[in-house]
Amino acid sequence: MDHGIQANSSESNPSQGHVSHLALDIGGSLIKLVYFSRKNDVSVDNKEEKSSKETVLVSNGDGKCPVLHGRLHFAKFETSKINDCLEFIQRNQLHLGGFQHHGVPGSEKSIIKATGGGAYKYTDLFKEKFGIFLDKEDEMDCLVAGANFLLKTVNEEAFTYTNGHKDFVQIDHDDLYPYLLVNIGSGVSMIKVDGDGKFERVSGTNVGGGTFWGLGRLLTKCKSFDELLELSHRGNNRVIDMLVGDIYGGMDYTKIGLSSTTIASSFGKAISDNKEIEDYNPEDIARSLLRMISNNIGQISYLNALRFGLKRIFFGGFFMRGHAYTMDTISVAVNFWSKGEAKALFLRHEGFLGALGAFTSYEKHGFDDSIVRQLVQKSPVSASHAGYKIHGPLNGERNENESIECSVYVN
Ligand SMILES: Nc1ncnc2c1ncn2[C@@H]1O[C@H](COP(=O)(O)OP(=O)(O)OP(=O)(O)O)[C@@H](O)[C@H]1O
Ligand SMILES: CC(C)(CO)[C@@H](O)C(=O)NCCC(=O)O
Repeated sequence: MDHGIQANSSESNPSQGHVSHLALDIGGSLIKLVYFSRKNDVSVDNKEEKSSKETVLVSNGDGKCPVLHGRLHFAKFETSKINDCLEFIQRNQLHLGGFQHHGVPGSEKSIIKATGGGAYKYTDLFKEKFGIFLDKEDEMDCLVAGANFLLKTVNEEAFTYTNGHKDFVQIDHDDLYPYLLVNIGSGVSMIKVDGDGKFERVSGTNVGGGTFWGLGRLLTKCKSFDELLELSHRGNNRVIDMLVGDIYGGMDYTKIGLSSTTIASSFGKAISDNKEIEDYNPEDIARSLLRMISNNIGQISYLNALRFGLKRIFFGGFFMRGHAYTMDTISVAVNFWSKGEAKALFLRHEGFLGALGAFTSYEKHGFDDSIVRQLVQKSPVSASHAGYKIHGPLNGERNENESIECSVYVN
């Protein structure tokens, strides 16, 4: 099951370095963790002056500023298996990676930044288990902060996906806003982003990732989300979906721009097939379901982009899961409805926006002396994955728990 950091990467083992700034996003389906681990052996380039084993000073224009080199780690767990997450935190001592709040002398509280509904729901659990206090950050604030952070900081974060082809998009920082952020988690939030901390949640839909996984599980009896995606990969939606051609005797409906292969009605063939659910292949059911939900989200997203004249729609959330068919369907829907005017863009760290936003909020509050000033990528640029080192298997596909080598500028 996909939880925890990848086992085959010794460098990403947080216990090798000092862990700080743990942040959590506890959603309806998944818990996401982001934390920074300081490297013990810091390599120092010529411009840098070593000040301690773990901290180096770099010139910051107006003087020297200490920098911690290390890695940003990502991990996720199913919310229904929160005990696995607690065990992971305990095993890696991540709960010590918050900050101390010095209020009344002798009443120091250990605080961890957290967002998502579970930050409210599980406050007591974290208090009882670790004696830590979850400092709640608003979920929408965090999604936007996480998206802006990734788009401004990480090279090759955003990409388009068309006909099975991934194209990374260079983000011009001066021309980033406005954009529509569509976060597809259990449910879907659509947020118009106008700047850092400047946004409005303009829409949402309850037909989201939880719907795909919940309905898919009931209809196919599959045991995991990965299995459902795998089924959809092998399926053929035309077996169940009613196409325009099915209605029009194999012809296009050219007058209104519908080809014979366009889906006229998702699951529509099941009306007349006189079959029971057992008579359909789970693969075909999974495929139709994925197509139906991705299409619907793509269409609602486009309509909201149209409402506000937005040309770029960034899609985040773990529903995507870097899955080719999902991204392709969403891209086609946005392209189809906007007649090529709007573009669907995807994010490599799709499901970690909220957790990253909570992570960067340590800075906002100026807690303790290790304030995150800036995260910069440290790794040499490689041809395939410019800007950051990737650990674990590289099959040309994103490794969702990859860590990013980076530096934290501190006060
Ligand atoms: N291993 C997995 N287990 C369960 N769902 C998964 C898994 N991987 C991807 N998903 C999909 O991702 C969705 C959850 O995405 P995400 O973590 O972004 O949202 P969330 O924070 O849990 O939800 P919300 O924000 O609505 O509370 C699930 O509903 C499912 O569609
Ligand atoms: C309720 C949240 C914000 C929780 O993350 C999310 O699941 C969501 O945006 N759901 C869609 C709710 C709606 O706007 O219909």
